[in-house]
Amino acid sequence: MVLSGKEVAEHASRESCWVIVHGKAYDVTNFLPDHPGGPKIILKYAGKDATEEFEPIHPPDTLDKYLDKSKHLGAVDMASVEQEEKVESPEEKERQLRIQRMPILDQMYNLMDFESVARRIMKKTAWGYYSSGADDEITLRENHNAFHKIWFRPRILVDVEKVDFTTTMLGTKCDIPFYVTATALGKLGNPEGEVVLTRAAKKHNVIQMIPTLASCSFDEIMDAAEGDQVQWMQLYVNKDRQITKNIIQHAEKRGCKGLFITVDAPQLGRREKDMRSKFTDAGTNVQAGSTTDTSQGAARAISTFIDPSLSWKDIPWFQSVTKMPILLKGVQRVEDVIRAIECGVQGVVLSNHGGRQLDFARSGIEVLAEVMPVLRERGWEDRIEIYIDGGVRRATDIIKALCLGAKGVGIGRPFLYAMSAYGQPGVDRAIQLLKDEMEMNMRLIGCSSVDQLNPTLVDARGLNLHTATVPTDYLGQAIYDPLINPPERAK
Ligand SMILES: Cc1cc2c(cc1C)[n+](S(=O)(=O)[O-])c1c(=O)[nH]c(=O)nc-1n2C[C@H](O)[C@H](O)[C@H](O)COP(=O)(O)O
Repeated sequence: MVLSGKEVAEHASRESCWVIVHGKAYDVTNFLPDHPGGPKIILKYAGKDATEEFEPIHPPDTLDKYLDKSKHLGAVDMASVEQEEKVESPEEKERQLRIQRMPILDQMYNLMDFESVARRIMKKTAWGYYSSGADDEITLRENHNAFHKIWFRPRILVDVEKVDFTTTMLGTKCDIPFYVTATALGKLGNPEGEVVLTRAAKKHNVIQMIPTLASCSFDEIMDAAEGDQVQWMQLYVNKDRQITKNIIQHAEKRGCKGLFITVDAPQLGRREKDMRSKFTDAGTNVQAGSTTDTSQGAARAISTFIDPSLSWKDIPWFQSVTKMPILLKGVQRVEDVIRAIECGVQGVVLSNHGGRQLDFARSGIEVLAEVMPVLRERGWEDRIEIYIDGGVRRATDIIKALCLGAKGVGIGRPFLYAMSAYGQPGVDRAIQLLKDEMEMNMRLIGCSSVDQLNPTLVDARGLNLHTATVPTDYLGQAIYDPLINPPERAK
């Protein structure tokens, strides 16, 4: 029996709340108190079509997985559903104009160019979620600035006619020493979501790390992979260990080649741009006098399941439920790298979550410079694979990390921005730009393969001088949503 829009509209209260998603009606009355994003956002769509709001945040199999079948009410005659008249706000009109005027893809010459375009054409909520860092965003900026404190000591008169910057990461051969790191909610920026990154990763033979909080379902992302394409799984550990065990063993069965347990987020950070953009979008409610729940940016709303009790004592359990290599993502000091080695994990990512967690955490590259000398002293430098992420925007950043001892680096936001602004062609171009930069800079540093990269090729003494001024990065400053006005650039 097909429901009419009118029948659904009669269930528009806390006492009886039906919503429509993808042309089907669901009774979510009893679910309201359990919704991670709070009841308000559901009640806003009570009795109505919630598909547009639902889509970017929830993988398509969410309702099948988490809402009892008895609450699935069946198909709705969508022609009979009263669609709210879409009044385009002045901001949206302005955004559409900026989209019409945006530069063509060939005008993108580096990863920052994508960020500059994305900032202007993305919806506020999407830009707020992707670009935000925690608190005052000091670490967000330090991640990128830290690379500016490292200088090269290039070699000369080395035959660099042929440059090979391929490498292996967890035993997988990759074209270039970086992977597309896990970043949640891909559909906020592009209606296809994370599968866009999957296709680009395949095309350029780089590895994709699949986020727990993807907009696409895990299986959609795995299905989008082709041939022997390698993917890793990023895991937020659920308080319910059975759910976590199911996720891990399903990922292994589907062929994931690495489990990256995120350890820097017992609670997601306070990302005020994310929270503020939610406020702005709901701004009209505020004018109408209703209160807007600004306690929840997208991040906080989707992460209440994460287990803050996760600790070192849990590592043996993970090792008992999977044969995948286990790496800890979000390690931030050498003592924990040593403990990770002693626990028998296969690697770590030195990372502060892109500056989205603890503000004033040090950059991954700075922690790397602390870790490697200690491991070398113990003869442990080859005991595990060490990755870093955060603020990598140039091939020179990748080269600096490898010179200091990293196996590879993770890159997040640039590919989100490229995907949001230009779809897969954008991500393709971003990866190709990095490959072109890599070839040139390997030549200029006097190395023909990545195994020649070593600490003598860099001077990183200034890395931990946080008071020292770094070269003003007008490009970066003019793009990140500055808390201060970017310096006027010469006309
Ligand atoms: C930009 C971004 C990063 C996220 C991210 C979402 C976005 C939009 N999310 S988050 O919603 O929870 O914060 C994740 C995530 O799902 N899991 C995770 O381990 N890291 C997450 N990260 C951190 C990411 O994996 C890298 O550590 C970080 O992006 C590297 O810095 P850059 O963006 O500067 O390359």
